[in-house]
Amino acid sequence: MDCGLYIITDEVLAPGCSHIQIAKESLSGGAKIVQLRDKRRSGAELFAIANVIRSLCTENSAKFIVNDRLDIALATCADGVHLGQDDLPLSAARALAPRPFIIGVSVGTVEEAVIAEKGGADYLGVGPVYPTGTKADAGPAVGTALVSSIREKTTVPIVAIGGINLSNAKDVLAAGADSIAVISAVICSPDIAAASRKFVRLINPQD
Ligand SMILES: Cc1ncc(COP(=O)(O)OP(=O)(O)O)c(N)n1
Ligand SMILES: Cc1ncsc1CCOP(=O)(O)O
Ligand SMILES: [Mg+2]
Repeated sequence: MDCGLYIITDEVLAPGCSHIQIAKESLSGGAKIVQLRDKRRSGAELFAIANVIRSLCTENSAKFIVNDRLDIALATCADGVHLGQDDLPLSAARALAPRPFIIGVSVGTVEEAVIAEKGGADYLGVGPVYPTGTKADAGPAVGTALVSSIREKTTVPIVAIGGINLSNAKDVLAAGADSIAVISAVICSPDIAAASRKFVRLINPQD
């Protein structure tokens, strides 16, 4: 999987700013992966929004991932789906969506990470690395130490998530993360494109 800045959309945190606007602006700031994450909208609404973000990601050579909803991901030809420990099991998802379809899995321990890799996850969403107010049931922060421990035991890309901002992102990368997934630090910023660009420079200083 091509890594880089991974932006997750959220209309609750950014009132007045739609999933599509967030995707458009973060892509113009250089995001390489966009995840559509919405716990409230209907399937019909998600399908319509996902179709637009699918096209935007294609135009910007970025990957499009749908959170939780394999049905929406498949119906809109998304590049992949992101599944948590309480979502559709990885084995069931993979049976419906063979590679190169991307399946990312959330992990909060080394054991979960090893199981997800063995089960065929294409990347591991590791977190919450730091405390976050964005996801109420995220659980306690795991710290960069867990990123390093998972790096030692697995080889699939690590996408670190949770409370990551411009001040702590370097530590997360130094711990072994391949990519950084961000919600609030980008979408609560008055200029989503500019905030994205700053993260991109941290992740790929050579570009
Ligand atoms: C890249 C990435 N990592 C972790 C998550 C969290 O997924 P999950 O644990 O299923 O929680 P919800 O996001 O569904 O509330 C994620 N979405 N993306
Ligand atoms: C979806 C999710 N999964 C673990 S932490 C988190 C929220 C990350 O949001 P933020 O970047 O605002 O801390
Ligand atoms: Mg989920």
